[in-house]
Amino acid sequence: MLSRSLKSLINSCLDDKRTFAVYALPYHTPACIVAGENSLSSGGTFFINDFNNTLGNPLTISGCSQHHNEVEPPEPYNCSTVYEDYKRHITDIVNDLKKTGGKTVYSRTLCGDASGIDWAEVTDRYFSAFPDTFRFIYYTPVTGAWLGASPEILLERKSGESRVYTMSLAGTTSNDSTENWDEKNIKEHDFVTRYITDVFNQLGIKAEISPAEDVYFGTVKHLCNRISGEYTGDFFTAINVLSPTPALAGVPLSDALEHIGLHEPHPRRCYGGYTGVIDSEGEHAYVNLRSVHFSPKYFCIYAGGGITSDSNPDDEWTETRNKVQKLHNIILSSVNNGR
Ligand SMILES: C=C(O[C@@H]1C=C(C(=O)O)C=C[C@H]1O)C(=O)O
Repeated sequence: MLSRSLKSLINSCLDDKRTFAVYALPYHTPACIVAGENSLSSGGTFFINDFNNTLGNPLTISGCSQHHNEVEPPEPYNCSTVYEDYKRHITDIVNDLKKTGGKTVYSRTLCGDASGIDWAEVTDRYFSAFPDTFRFIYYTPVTGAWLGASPEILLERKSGESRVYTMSLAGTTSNDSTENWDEKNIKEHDFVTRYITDVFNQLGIKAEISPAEDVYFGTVKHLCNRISGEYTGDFFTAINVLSPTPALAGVPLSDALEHIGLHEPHPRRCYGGYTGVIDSEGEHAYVNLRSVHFSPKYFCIYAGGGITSDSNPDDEWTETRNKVQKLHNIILSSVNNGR
């Protein structure tokens, strides 16, 4: 799927610590943007914000952006979550939620040694595995390098149109399940639909909610409602209010952020934030998930799931593994296939 020249561009940008992004919208061919290199860029502007919305309004990469490589990015977190710790934290969160109600999205990490990994090859295989997602690999000195394939639209508006589209995507089960969605997943999903509807109201958008559907991602599927409405205001104002939704944080938001701060030992950084592009087709923002933060030394995959008072740590552990199994396998099978 990636041409030879795009693969060599990815590896040379990573080697030279050059700010760049290679991305593909669902069912689109990959495009690239290299900071300061209009001739190598597809003409769009790529943007990034982290989970805590601290990268500004947001960080952008375009062919005419300045190229800085004097700043050293943070090294990826390098400690995989151990099941016993995970179980203890989830049990504490579940006990809190039994008293207060609500939902918290709890994440874990799968980390490893990155020496010998050919990241352009990993990108090629991961992009090919999930053609119906927004796929991205980028490097900036502020964020370091990230690779992901996101099924989750945060917000989209096509060029020349005044309608915005988003989705409430939450609730996970096996892709071959023929059973009806259970109460736990429906409850987890409804929190997201309600939150997005409230944020749309705050922005003066009348939310129109489509019937529920299943969205597939590898070996899992999610419960999804597509939500849209008329909005001619500033795109970034809207996404900064929306992010992070309860698909990545929880409700009430302040309680969920407190749980995350207290129970997750790792920094989320860009995981759970958003990334996207403004191009000739429109404005496209996706949630950064099913992703890995990497450097020449380490990689750190992030995977999370919504916890409610009904959650069971074993099931959550399996769910989070299933969400990133393909990415993990591709990375592990390319160790020692290095360039
Ligand atoms: C948090 C993640 O995924 C989110 C959480 C989901 C869930 O809890 O069921 C489903 C889809 C995503 O909105 C992740 O993949 O890391």
